[in-house]
Amino acid sequence: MSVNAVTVRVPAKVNVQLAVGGRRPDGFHDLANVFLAVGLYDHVTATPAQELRITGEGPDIASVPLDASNLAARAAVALAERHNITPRVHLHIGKDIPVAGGMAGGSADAAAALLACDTLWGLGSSRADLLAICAELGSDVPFSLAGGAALGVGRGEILTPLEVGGSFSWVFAVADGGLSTPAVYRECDRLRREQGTGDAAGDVPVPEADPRLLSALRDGDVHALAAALHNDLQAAALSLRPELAGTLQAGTEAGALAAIVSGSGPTCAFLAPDADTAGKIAATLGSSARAATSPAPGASVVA
Ligand SMILES: C[C@](O)(CO)[C@H](O)COP(=O)(O)OP(=O)(O)OC[C@H]1O[C@@H](n2ccc(N)nc2=O)[C@H](O)[C@@H]1O
Ligand SMILES: Nc1ncnc2c1ncn2[C@@H]1O[C@H](COP(=O)(O)OP(=O)(O)OP(=O)(O)O)[C@@H](O)[C@H]1O
Repeated sequence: MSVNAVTVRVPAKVNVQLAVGGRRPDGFHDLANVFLAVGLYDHVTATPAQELRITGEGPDIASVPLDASNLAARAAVALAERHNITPRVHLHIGKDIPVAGGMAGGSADAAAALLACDTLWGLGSSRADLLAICAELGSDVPFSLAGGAALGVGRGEILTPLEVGGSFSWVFAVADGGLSTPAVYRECDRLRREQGTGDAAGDVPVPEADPRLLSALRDGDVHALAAALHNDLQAAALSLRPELAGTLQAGTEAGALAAIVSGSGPTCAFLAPDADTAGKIAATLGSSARAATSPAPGASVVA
């Protein structure tokens, strides 16, 4: 039986620890990146078409390029090339993850498109093959496929799944206008040079996962997790967008146990003691705030 349409649901992420090492000769930074998937989702639907076509819908869709540069399109092309076929597919992106918000929205769409096309084209790729293509597409893409919680090392693409012993309630304050991920890494390097520590591998300690954070996840202990949240890119994001300091403070005053910039920002993430408090924090922060729980499952076929 041939398949006519495949829809994949894929989660956003927050980095509960982002330890950034020195700049490598290839321009990337070695990381100890503890990813947690959160229940804000994009949907990507793949249907047969004459040629590769991308459409989308959602509040932020105007800032997403609906052409060959779209990460979902690049994923379809990469999969087709690997199998020597032409990517005759229409990909429709239902976008709910903030764009350029540090929540891996583009990476999510790439992982979703890969799984949707693999299913539509009946390729039956192994998990390892899909993860290898994900890693070529971007550092965050393997985690978008995997979901749950994981430690990412290398540039973030080499994953070890982590155990999570409970569910955590979050609020995300989405800022107006995104931040460019390369610009935030560059600012992190600039601040390190300014502080005299240097920015190259060798100048900066090798990044390592914090054992207290890993036990907090394993135990489902929200207070211990709040105490261990850390993002080495936060200073750089605040340097580029100083007004985020006020957002972090507002969420803390509204009842969050801890506040952190999500990845490269500018979305701010607030860890709440429970779902009720998360709802109250979101209401206090206003219409740009979204409550969600973690961990969430990775990319999966829903229709
Ligand atoms: C900030 C994070 O979202 C945290 O999870 C990621 O590190 C960014 O992952 P991503 O958006 O998938 O990034 P990529 O598409 O792989 O790389 C975009 C750019 O970000 C910078 N980059 C990314 C990952 C990394 N480990 N070191 C870097 O310096 C590089 O300038 C790179 O050219
Ligand atoms: N499918 C896509 N969805 C969103 N952005 C895309 C997509 N494809 C390409 N882009 C481009 O990628 C840029 C980064 O968007 P994205 O939403 O992935 O940022 P991000 O969440 O900050 O990423 P990360 O957290 O992985 O660093 C956008 O400005 C947009 O131009």
